[in-house]
Amino acid sequence: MRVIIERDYQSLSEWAANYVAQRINQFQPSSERPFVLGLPTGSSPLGMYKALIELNREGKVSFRNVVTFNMDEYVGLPESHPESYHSFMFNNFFNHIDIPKENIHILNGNASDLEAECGNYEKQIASYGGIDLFVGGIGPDGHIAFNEPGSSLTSRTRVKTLTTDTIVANSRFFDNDVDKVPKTALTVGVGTVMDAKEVLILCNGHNKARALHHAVEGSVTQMWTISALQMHRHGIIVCDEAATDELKVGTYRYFKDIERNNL
Ligand SMILES: N[C@@H]1[C@@H](O)[C@H](O)[C@@H](COP(=O)(O)O)O[C@@H]1O
Repeated sequence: MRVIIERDYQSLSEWAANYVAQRINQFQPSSERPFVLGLPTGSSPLGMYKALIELNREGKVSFRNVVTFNMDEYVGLPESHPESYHSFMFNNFFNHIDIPKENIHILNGNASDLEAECGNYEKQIASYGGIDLFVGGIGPDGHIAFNEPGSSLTSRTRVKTLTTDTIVANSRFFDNDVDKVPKTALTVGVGTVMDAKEVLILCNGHNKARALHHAVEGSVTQMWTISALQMHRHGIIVCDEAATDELKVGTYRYFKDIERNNL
């Protein structure tokens, strides 16, 4: 696993955006051979999305031959709800880049058969030959997508019940009212993310420090689902200084040292 420690949220976001753009460009995607990108919602990726929009505007990266799969979506929230992950993605990213609408995939949390929806999502991902780069965030309890503590580390896309911790954390988007937060969500599994050829996790802020400690220094455990990244061949975490507060000084220095030439 690589751990990239950036000064602050701004430089973390730029690092992530440049990395994604570089990967897409190196791949030289075409309509027959698109680049397949997994994407998260949440506050963590907002800066990266802004920077990618800018790179797209400047002509430094194009999403014309990029196919996207989002990680998760609430169950039962209308797509048009301002806090649905559909709204989030279009408002913060897709409406501002040159991606064709038909290349965008987001789980439908209002499908009449949720299990079939999840099964089809896996099939769609497979039909593109899998995900080239999955970008994700982490919850304060170490969850990836909506794979809450105790989720199988080989799980696939499915319906999950959100923990009280996550409902409280996400209530900030719902007038601070926990009753307004959906109690279930559709989410790709830990296994779905780990099948990607590369995984890039964004982790910023002091409230993610415990999660980062478990991700990097802890054991691989279902109670911190992000720890599965330790088993991935190409896992990267890019974090800011604030998120490193629970790492050992030696661990911090080690990653700073080995990444010193990788800008
Ligand atoms: N399902 C999402 C996760 O994908 C995200 O990583 C997490 C952290 O969100 P934030 O980036 O806002 O801290 O929130 C939600 O639970």
